[in-house]
Amino acid sequence: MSSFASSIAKVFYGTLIHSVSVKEIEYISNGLLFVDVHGRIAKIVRDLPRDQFRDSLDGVHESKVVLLNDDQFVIPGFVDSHIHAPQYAYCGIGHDIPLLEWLDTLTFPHEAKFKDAAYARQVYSKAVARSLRNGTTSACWFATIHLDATKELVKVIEEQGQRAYVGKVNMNQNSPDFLKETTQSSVADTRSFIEYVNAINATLGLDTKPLVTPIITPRFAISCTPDLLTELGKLAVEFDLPIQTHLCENLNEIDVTLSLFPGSTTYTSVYADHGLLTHRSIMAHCVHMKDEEFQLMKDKRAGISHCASSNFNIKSGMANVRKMLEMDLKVGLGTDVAGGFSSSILDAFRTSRTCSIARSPDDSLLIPELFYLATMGGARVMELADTIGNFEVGKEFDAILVNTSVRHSPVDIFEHDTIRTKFEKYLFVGDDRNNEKVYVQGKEVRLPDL
Ligand SMILES: O=c1[nH]c(=O)c2nc[nH]c2[nH]1
Repeated sequence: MSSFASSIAKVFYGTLIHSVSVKEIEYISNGLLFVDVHGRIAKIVRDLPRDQFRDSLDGVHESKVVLLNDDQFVIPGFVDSHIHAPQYAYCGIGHDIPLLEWLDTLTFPHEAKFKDAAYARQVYSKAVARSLRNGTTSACWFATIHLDATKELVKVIEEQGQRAYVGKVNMNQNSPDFLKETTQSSVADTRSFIEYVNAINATLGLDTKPLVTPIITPRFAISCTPDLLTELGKLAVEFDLPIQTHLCENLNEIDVTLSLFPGSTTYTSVYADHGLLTHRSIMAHCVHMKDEEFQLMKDKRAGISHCASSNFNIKSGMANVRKMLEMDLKVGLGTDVAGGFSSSILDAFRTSRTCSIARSPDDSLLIPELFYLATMGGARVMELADTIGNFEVGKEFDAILVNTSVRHSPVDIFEHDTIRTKFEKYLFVGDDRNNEKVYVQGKEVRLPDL
């Protein structure tokens, strides 16, 4: 066997669909995609007739080939750039209350329960399983302030095999006593958490790229004192880490923030002034941004997670994604469970479309743009565009094998359907039942029954 053939773990033959730019989806029909033993895409061959693809296997044994039928296609896995793991336990309830009241009455009392790591495992096991079932191969998770429970989230993600950024949340002011840290304990626990994840990653072989990365996670400026924000900015530099938080979600939140940080000119500059706005920052929402704030995001190369469902549910407003794209800001989609009621990026795709039409019907987001946001856009926001997001040789194979003709799925296929209409039906009508297989770093994820 040639060295190429022995380096290959899996080959897909059939239709491959991915974004090649924000404006363009490529439909590769009769494609052959080789995944190597490290989970990387080793080679892609286009337009090979069905009766000839075997001649192009380059010595790879046919038993390694996943042969797709006409109702199946492979797409890149979805990226959820903003989701709260503990809030999965009450996903779907409590909508209709604006942000700050929603945090006080529903979210904070619930998150306090995560001082119990066993309870955390119970909720996190389901939250991660549901996210994977929905085809999310990469996610940026908020946990809670609790160190042990956040470690539990890491364990669950490692067991289930998702690519993830995981953040222990920081809160040391304007938070109830039952969910409040001191500056010192918040920094110390964050450091312990980072060291915990880094120690796990250090045990992996040199050939294996870690799937889980710690992420600095001040809840939002309101819940952190300036000295805590400064210390978190220093930790991000010391360990070279990404950062996630909330920004300009709700008008009331912006007023409160500016009153707490009179030395900063805008909400966005609060984070910049404390070393928390970098090319690795992921800012959720960005609904009510001044032009200078967008410009600051651009100057710092920070990313945005657009969370349309949450923005409707808890009445925050409608973000201007068209403007973000025109400025070439990095933007992806977030489900924002449980402000959002669904951990499916397909739902985020649809709600983002509704949001853009409601904002500006003549200039709304088009399908290629939305699909890009769901995949490549999210990869850029996570600063992983060299690793995931579409099918390019050298990237890691994170993907969904979609089947549009599964019994009991919501998609119905007719004779007149083409691969393009099947894909579009999946985007607008499909759900997790159509996600026949999910792959992360080339490995098929065991999708649990839920
Ligand atoms: O949608 C949101 N969910 C949250 O949990 C949160 N905390 C601060 N700001 C927030 N926004």
